Amino acid sequence: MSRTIRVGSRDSILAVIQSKMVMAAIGNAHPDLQLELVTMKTTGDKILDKTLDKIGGKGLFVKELDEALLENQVDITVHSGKDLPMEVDARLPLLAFSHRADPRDVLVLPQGVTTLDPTLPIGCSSQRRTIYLKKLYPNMNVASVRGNVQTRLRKLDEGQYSALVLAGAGLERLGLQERISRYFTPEEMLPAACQGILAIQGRAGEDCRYLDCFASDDGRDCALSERAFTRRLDGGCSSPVAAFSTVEGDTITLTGLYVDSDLRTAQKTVTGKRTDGEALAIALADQLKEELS
Ligand SMILES: NCc1[nH]cc(CCC(=O)O)c1CC(=O)O
Repeated sequence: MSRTIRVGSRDSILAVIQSKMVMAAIGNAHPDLQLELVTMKTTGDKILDKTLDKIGGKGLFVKELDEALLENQVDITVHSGKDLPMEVDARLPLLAFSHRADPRDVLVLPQGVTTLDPTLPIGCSSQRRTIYLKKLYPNMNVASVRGNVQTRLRKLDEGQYSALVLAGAGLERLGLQERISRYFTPEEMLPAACQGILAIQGRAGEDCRYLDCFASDDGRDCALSERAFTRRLDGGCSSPVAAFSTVEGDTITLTGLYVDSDLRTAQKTVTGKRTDGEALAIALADQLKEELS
């Protein structure tokens, strides 16, 4: 009998598309494997009336998926790298990271609208985006928006917001790239750690070589350095840290943003040997924290 890989995913449309991308890559490389999608709602999908900071941050989108792995209901889970907590259960290692899609944040206007209405707020749901928006659009208000990408777009089109900021990668995967009216460069708006990268989690000690077809060394090295930076600074879910790296040959370039509790910011770019990506990230994190102390 052929082996079946059960793939656990959140049930949002974007999460399902991402999981199907992973399943297609595995299926192409390993026609002998059976693949089965298992979707579930996470706490973060159920509680939609509070901002993410208030309900306890990032573990929210993964708890139920972790439990499904531990209870042997699925074999791997697919995550947006940026939604993963910085600490993962030692029994459930991150097995592979994808190639990075477009990491940039984008501005989306209401359907049929071509300019920002100054009487309405820009909708976004992260402190990181809010900090950069206040610099880019000092005269605009910013307001929180929750829900999956489709829900947010509906609220935008109903007239609640002048614009939204979303991840370009998510919109492209949803086939909604025509909604993008402006790309923010990483200099204008530093992306969240692991934005655009997918991460695969599984049980320790199991044969996961079938993931090699999908795993990207570049994606992994960027993801690990960005996660190391964020982990080093994470004073809790309300600290709006951002980290973005690029690799070329043996070199890694990492930009980090640190924001203290008074909302003072420190941001810097460092370059070093790619194999030192995590050490470089930890040193940068310490340096930025020191600058504001
Ligand atoms: N927090 C939701 C989330 N998680 C990952 C993405 C986009 C896809 C990606 O970063 O790979 C999004 C949507 C968004 O921020 O607009």
